[in-house]
Amino acid sequence: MIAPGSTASDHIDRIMAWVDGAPAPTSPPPHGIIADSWKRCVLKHRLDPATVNAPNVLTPPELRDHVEPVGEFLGFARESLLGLHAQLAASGYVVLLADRDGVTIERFGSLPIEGRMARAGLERGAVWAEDCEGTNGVGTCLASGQPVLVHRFDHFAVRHTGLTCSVAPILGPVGELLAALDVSSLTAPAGGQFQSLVHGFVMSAARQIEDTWFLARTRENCVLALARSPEMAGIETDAMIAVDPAGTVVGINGGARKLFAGRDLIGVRLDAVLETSLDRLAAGTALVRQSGTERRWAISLRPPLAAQRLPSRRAPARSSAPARPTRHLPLDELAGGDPQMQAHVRRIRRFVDCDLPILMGGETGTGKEAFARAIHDASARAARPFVGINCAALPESLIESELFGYAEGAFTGARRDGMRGKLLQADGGTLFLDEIGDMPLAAQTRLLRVLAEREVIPLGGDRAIPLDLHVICASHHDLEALVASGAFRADLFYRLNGLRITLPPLRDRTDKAELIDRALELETAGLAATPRLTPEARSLLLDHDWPGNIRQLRTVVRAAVIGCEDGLIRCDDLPLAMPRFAGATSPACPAACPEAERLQAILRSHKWCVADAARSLNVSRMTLYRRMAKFGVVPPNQL
Ligand SMILES: Nc1ncnc2c1ncn2[C@@H]1O[C@H](COP(=O)(O)OP(=O)(O)OP(=O)(O)O)[C@@H](O)[C@H]1O
Repeated sequence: MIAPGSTASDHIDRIMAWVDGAPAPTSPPPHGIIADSWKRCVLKHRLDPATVNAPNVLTPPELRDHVEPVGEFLGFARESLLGLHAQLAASGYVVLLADRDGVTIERFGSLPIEGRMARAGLERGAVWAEDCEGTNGVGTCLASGQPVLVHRFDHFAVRHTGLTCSVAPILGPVGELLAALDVSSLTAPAGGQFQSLVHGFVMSAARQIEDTWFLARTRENCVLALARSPEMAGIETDAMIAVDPAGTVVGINGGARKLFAGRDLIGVRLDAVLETSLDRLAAGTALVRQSGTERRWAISLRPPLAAQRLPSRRAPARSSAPARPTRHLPLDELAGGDPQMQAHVRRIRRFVDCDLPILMGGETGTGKEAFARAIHDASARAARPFVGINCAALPESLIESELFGYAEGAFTGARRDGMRGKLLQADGGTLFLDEIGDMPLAAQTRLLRVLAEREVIPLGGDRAIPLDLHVICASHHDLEALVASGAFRADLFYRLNGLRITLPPLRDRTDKAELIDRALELETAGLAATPRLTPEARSLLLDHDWPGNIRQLRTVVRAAVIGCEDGLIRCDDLPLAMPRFAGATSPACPAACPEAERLQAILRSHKWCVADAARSLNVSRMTLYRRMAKFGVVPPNQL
């Protein structure tokens, strides 16, 4: 809920008035979950909305205590998290997975506005429990057990009112709360339509994670998959029920929870739920009546998998969204009909097996990672691993252990048997270092040594392990400028700067029409009927300036495919009013004149406290606000 023109004190007054039961008539009412949470924050947790404290972030050993018990679950969830990240990253969202204590155990998202995000606590290890942070997406979802959208002034603490969070709970097979899936942004627009779309993506990814985990956890049981009709069996499953050999229900998925709302099915005999028994259900599909109703379900039985191959972690689970393509696009398809891309591909093909490091530039979403993988697939290393790591997405404290691994007992809290880092995982294949410009200097020094000596010594280890790698790096930062400012080591830059490729932004590509057709083809893969674009919708796509590049194009097309009716995508189906992505081409502050920079520097030095900054300049607060407005200087939490 937005409180237009709210200030911190308006916000606090509004919360207190609601808790006291005396809301101002002009104050928009918070919706039920938020109102309940505000009351809990004040009356139960005794929190103060005005408190300003740093985000509560666990130390690496503390974080490991939360990650290790759910390591297997995380492995099954990762594919869906990456899919969600691919859908939303161009719109400025980060994807977080929190455990049931509210601790962020996984995060995906490159952070063009790192400082602000970090301050907002959107990092691994950050604790978002409601009793610490007040009303917030993760904490309130976990406290209420409900999906929530917490937009800006819905938050309890003033310091979180810049955030917009869409969150869905993830439940296990017996209804236990496992985690909360969150997407958060500091730049989300107020538009209800856009936020509903984002919320839909989050709900769909949460159901996908639940179903993947459900199938993994119930692999030793029979699983009944219920579909509305025999034609839908095996294509779209409405509910899944796991049953033990005695015919007792031992697990249900989210679809079954919804279908049998209010009924606790765990421990109930199958024939009390459906008019059938395991003996009567053959391996094929049977039409069965739901007990006590006239409703019939087409049921297919999955026998226990214990004796069979375990389901692949990558196996796609049911989703309301169209299946995403799993194939990796080869170089020629990525190049399409664009002469600049075709020239890049010709050059790459000449050098593909020379192991010359490749440094890729290009704005976010131009396809750098897709291109790196295609180079790997076209090389003699294709059968060996391709391992990618996003240097911006890892906290500084973890990046070295992720990359180089660590030896047995290297530090307190380390896994007893040590850990193979990404470099060793990529041995013989290709290592893709995304956002290399965000690599901390200490890790740069270590990486330089590894590349020079072609061997790695895990942290805390004393034995060098030989390594054979092709390294491809990408960055949307100007690396030369980082070298000049001392933030990036010159010697590492020269070592990585073998072959230089800059991918063109979508707005400059001459094959936009072909890219639109491919996006439509990829986003409708597996669908019975492929929606068509009206000529007007096609022109709109061709003329848009695509700040989020191909990733945004794919997201927009995907949303249109889900939302369109009667097989035609019209202009209204294209969610193009997305916020501009704060990437390489869009400065964080609209004003870059010297006065704006001076004001920003002063405000930053006073932690954006306008009163303190005004005092140091010997002007009134109102004068400083007027100057900020004149030069377009906006406090980070209001961007
Ligand atoms: N030519 C193409 N045709 C269709 N889809 C593409 C093409 N190029 C890239 N994509 C898709 O666009 C999305 C973004 O690509 P990718 O992640 O490689 O971009 P990136 O430049 O590495 O982004 P970032 O800088 O944010 O890491 C991916 O889903 C990718 O599969």
